[in-house]
Amino acid sequence: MKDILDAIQSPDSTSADFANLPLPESYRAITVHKDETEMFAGISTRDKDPRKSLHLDDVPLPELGPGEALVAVMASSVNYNSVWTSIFEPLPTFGFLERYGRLSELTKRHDLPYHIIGSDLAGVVLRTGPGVNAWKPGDEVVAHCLSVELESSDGHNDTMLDPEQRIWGFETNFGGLAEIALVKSNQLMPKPGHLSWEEAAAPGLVNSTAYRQLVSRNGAGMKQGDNVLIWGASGGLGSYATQFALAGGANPICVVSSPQKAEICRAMGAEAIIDRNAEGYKFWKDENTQDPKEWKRFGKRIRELTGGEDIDIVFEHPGRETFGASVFVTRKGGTITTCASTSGYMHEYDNRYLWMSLKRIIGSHFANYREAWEANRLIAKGKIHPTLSKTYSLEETGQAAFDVHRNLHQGKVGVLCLAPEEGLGVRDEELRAKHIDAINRFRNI
Ligand SMILES: C/C=C/C(=O)SCCNC(=O)CCNC(=O)[C@H](O)C(C)(C)COP(=O)(O)OP(=O)(O)OC[C@H]1O[C@@H](n2cnc3c(N)ncnc32)[C@H](O)[C@@H]1OP(=O)(O)O
Ligand SMILES: NC(=O)C1=CN([C@@H]2O[C@H](COP(=O)(O)OP(=O)(O)OC[C@H]3O[C@@H](n4cnc5c(N)ncnc54)[C@H](OP(=O)(O)O)[C@@H]3O)[C@@H](O)[C@H]2O)C=CC1
Repeated sequence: MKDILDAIQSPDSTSADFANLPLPESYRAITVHKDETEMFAGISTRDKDPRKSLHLDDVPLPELGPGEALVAVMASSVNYNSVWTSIFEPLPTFGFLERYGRLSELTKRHDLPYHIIGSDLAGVVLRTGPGVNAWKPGDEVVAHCLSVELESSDGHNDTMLDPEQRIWGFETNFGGLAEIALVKSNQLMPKPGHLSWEEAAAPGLVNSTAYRQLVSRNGAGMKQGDNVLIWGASGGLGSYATQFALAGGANPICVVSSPQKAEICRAMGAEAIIDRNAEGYKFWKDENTQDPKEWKRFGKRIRELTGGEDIDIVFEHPGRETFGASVFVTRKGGTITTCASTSGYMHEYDNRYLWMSLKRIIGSHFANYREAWEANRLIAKGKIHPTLSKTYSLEETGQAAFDVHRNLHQGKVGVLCLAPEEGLGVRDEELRAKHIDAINRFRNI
């Protein structure tokens, strides 16, 4: 592994040098174990502790198949899907690996008693499998997390609709929270040259998801002037949704839970900010009963901030706790676009407000190949910036996932895999200097 790292850090290394480097038989990776899926039985979701279930293991290098690449991972990031994996909710991810393993001789590799997790990476291609021509050893890359087979016509217009669509490192094995990762070569995209490894690894999953959910015609198709209600506006998804709204000439109404988070939104350029904690919204009177008076109070506050206008698009992901309010505050003909249900997936809302006011709910999930590429292009051009607040070592991944689970983090949390320190891998100092304040906006807060 040291030779790999030396080659990555040497400015003189050629593609042939990387191709000739011997690959290690094993590498270090963050895993969950199949024989531990019941370890949190009887414990509340909040108290399930990722530090107990996430392990740093030495694992054998997987065989490289056609159309695939092995990548030396310099940095990765923690996504909420890794939190779900680590607490075995809503179901253990081993079922996904078993199902994938039944697909073909090659996919059998994924069905193991351990699951190497992680759905982001920035690193360097080490080897490519047969049929890969666009990438070669030594290429500096990021990887998006859409894994598809594309053998069915269902996914040929929109690759997210492939019946064998999977999220790499969640529904497949050999993810990015590791020293080496296995990806399909179609997941690879150029690493933005003005960012360090950990900065480049941070946006991938959430940036692409926010792009489809909010900007793409497959999602809400946001346009100039739209009032966009963004839950968790300084969090993983929300910090990119806020940037897309601002960059696209829309008006983000940012919901956060502390003055510090409100300040981050202000620093990004948002003006309309609601501190849900300070304003004490209680959309549920008890576990089973919502309080429409609170929806109205929330809507009134939004009208104060918008000069009397209602919401064109809600960027939803908290789910059960907020969904009733989200449907209510949307304007006639407006859109609620949802990609998650962090607080519970059995939503309740008053359907009269949906049909009588001709609103629509759009389900959105990650991004297709093209959308992921377009989202990465915006990062590479310095139009949208990483929202990395803090990095951890690979050994500390459990703590990093704990922070995200407990909502103790800001923006995105990074993990250094092979990178010995932060700040390495920058190739375009000029573009970096132009955007340095925005790149550092979330750091150390
Ligand atoms: C990029 C980052 C993203 C995120 O962070 S997202 C957040 C994390 N992700 C999650 O929380 C999602 C985790 N996944 C799940 O919870 C489950 O994955 C799903 C609920 C999405 C799906 O459940 P399942 O059990 O895997 O699949 P089924 O489709 O429910 O299959 C069960 C059986 O139901 C049959 N079935 C499906 N549709 C129909 C239909 N329309 N009519 C009749 N039957 C149907 C199937 O065939 C199958 O059957 P048979 O068990 O016999 O094989
Ligand atoms: N389908 C897909 O493709 C994707 C789905 N997801 C899912 O989206 C969800 C959010 O992911 P991500 O943004 O990365 O996570 P983060 O934890 O980084 O951010 C979410 C933010 O939402 C806010 N929030 C959390 N719970 C509530 C609640 N009950 N009511 C109101 N606001 C709440 C919090 O902000 P604050 O406290 O400031 O209000 C929190 O910081 C996760 O469930 C994740 O699995 C994520 C990416 C892709």
